[in-house]
This record gives sequence, C-alpha cells and structure tokens, in this order.
Amino acid sequence: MPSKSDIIALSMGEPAGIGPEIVLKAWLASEKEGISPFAVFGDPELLASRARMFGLSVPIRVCTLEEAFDAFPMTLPVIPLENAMTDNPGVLEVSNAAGVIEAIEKATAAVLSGDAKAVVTCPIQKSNVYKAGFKHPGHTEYLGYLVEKMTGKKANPVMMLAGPELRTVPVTAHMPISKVSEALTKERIEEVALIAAHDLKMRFGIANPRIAVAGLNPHAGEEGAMGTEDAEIIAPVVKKLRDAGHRISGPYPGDTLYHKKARETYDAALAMYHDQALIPVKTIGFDETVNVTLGLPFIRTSPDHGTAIDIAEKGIANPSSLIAALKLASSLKS
Ligand SMILES: NC(=O)c1ccc[n+]([C@@H]2O[C@H](COP(=O)([O-])OP(=O)(O)OC[C@H]3O[C@@H](n4cnc5c(N)ncnc54)[C@H](O)[C@@H]3O)[C@@H](O)[C@H]2O)c1
Ligand SMILES: N[C@H](C(=O)O)[C@H](O)COP(=O)(O)O
Repeated sequence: MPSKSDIIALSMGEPAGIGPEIVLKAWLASEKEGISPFAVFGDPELLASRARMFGLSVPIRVCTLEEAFDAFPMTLPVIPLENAMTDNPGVLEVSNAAGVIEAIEKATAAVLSGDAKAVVTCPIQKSNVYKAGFKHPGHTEYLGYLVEKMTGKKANPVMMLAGPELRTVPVTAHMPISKVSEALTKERIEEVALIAAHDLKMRFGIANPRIAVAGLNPHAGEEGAMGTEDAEIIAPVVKKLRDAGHRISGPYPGDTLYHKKARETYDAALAMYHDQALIPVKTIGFDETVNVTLGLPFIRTSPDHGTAIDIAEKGIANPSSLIAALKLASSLKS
C-alpha cells in the first residue's frame, strides 16, 4: 500500500521553458497513465498562470510535502520556494536561477530525509544558471555534490539515458570533446562500468546485465591506425572486468553498436562521450527516453529533452518524456 513517503519530489526546472507546461500536462494525464503522486517544488502562481495561458484546467494546491500525497488525486500539490520567479515564457532571466537551484536542492533533501521516494527533475537552462554562478555542469554532477554536502558520503553520479529500445551510459559527459581523450582513464571506465552493472542489477532488476562497450575512435581504432585509446585504455578494462565475471564485451566500433540487431545483444551500451551515448537513444526514442542518474543513494530521473525555450509560449510541449520519467522513477527499485 503506497504511503506519504512514496511521493515523488519533482523540481519545476527553468520557468522560461516548457517545464511548467509539461508538469501541468503530466498531472492531467496522471490517472490515465497510472502516474504515482508527485509534488512540485516550484512557483504556484507561475504554474497557475501557465495553466490559464494554455487553457489547462489544473487546480493548484499550495501545501507541505507531508500533505502532498493526499492532495494529489484532486489537485496538483506545489511546495513553494523562497526565491521568487518571474513568469515570462520564452525569456531567460538570470534572476530566476536561484529558484531553479533551490527546487533541485529541496527535492534532493526530501528524498535523502526519507520523505520522498525519488527525485524527478524538469530541465534547466544550463547557460542561465551558469550566469548566476552555478558551478556544476548539470543535475548529474550537482546531485553528487548535494549528496556529499547533505550526508557527508561521497557519491559517484553516472548518467544513463534509458529508452524503450536502448540504454546508454556515457563514461564522460558534460565536457568539451577536446578533453575527452585525457579524461578517459582506465580507472574512470572501470568505475562507470561497475556502477552501471550494479544499478542495472539493483535498480532495474536485471540479474546478470550485459554491457557492450564502444570504442572512442573510428572503427575502434582500426588496430591503432586511427587512435590508440581503444586498444591501450578501453580493451584492458573490458578484459579485466570480463575475467572478474562481468558480462561485458568490446570495445566495438561506435557506428555499428546501435543498429537493431546489435541492440538485442546488450542491456546497456557504455559510450565514451556524451553525444556517442545520447544521439542514438534520443534519435530512436526522443519522446519516451528518460535520463536516469546512476550511482546515487536514491532514484533520480528526468525527461531526456531540454528546456525547449523556442516553444515555451506555444502550448505544444509533449509531456511524454516527463511522464516516462515519473513512471520509471516509481518502478525502479529503491
Ligand atoms: N535535464 C536537463 O536539465 C536538460 C536536458 C537536456 C538539455 N538541457 C538544457 O536545455 C537547453 C536547451 O537544449 P536543446 O535546445 O539542446 O534541447 P531541447 O531538448 O530543449 O530542444 C531541442 C528541440 O526539441 C524540441 N523539444 C524538446 N522537448 C520537447 C517537448 N517535450 N515537446 C515538443 N518539442 C520538444 C524543442 O522545441 C527544440 O526544437 C540547454 O540549456 C540544455 O543544456 C537540460
Ligand atoms: N546531457 C543531458 C542531455 O542532453 O539530455 C542533459 O544535459 C541533462 O543532464 P543533467 O541531467 O545532468 O542536467
């Protein structure tokens, strides 16, 4: 029987983007989609105003997290923030960054204290929070920082994009492509592979997960003619982990790792850099794919898309990736 602490803590994300709109649409779809109760850490007036703007009939209930579970079926529970936000869809304002960050921090505190089951985040405009002094590349890294700050324990957050047909895990993520090669150490590849294997087992319930590892260079280096990282850095880690009993293989040329037949041979692909992991999964299933952070002491998911500032005023945002993120957050094992 679900209880109050099964509530999902949802951060509202960038107010100038489609976050508020997809939150409203997800609540409207919650009964039909079987979405578990969620509480929004956000700005209630802004959500009400966006609902009016798009003709969405969503009664907002300002409440505490404790009250949110019971409030959810009839109203959208919203836990207000201390930092005000301005309601200007399509227009980025640095002054909104404090509220955007506060929402993530409070949602994380709620799950760490055991008052919520999972954190789901709506997209943030990274460039806008950077302008306000935010020092973390994205949620993934910030959540690791918050865990350490709030619990004193080190976390090693790892990005996964999980779609209906493909899961990918980038070993390096939010960094310039020119820095990728030096960041690809044997230690980092092994650490990410082990976190992926652990969470595929513990969170996704896959008993003995199969991981396929991509090379870095064209043709996985073509025997050294097109780069040496594949043979010298990646292959020894794959061998070490396979010798230790993991079902891991590669490195495979990245270009042929994602076709339909190849996808049937593994539970997750370990990619060497952000776009090698995210292009295939977003291309195959942009509307249903979910961003999951592995390696945390709690569940965190997010839609796979960004703030979509270009359509924030139009009322046409598709909530399906947020709905998938909310459903996955409920179904993953704590
Ligand atoms: N989890 C996150 O916080 C997260 C994830 C991805 C991108 N971002 C950030 O979002 C910002 C914009 O990124 P971007 O432009 O590369 O990607 P984007 O996903 O915001 O937009 C790409 C294109 O897809 C469309 N689109 C996106 N989501 C949609 C939806 N739900 N319904 C209909 N159309 C949709 C947009 O209108 C746009 O044309 C950047 O600052 C980026 O860092 C944040
Ligand atoms: N790299 C992610 C993507 O493009 O979907 C996105 O930037 C979100 O990352 P965080 O969850 O770390 O914010």
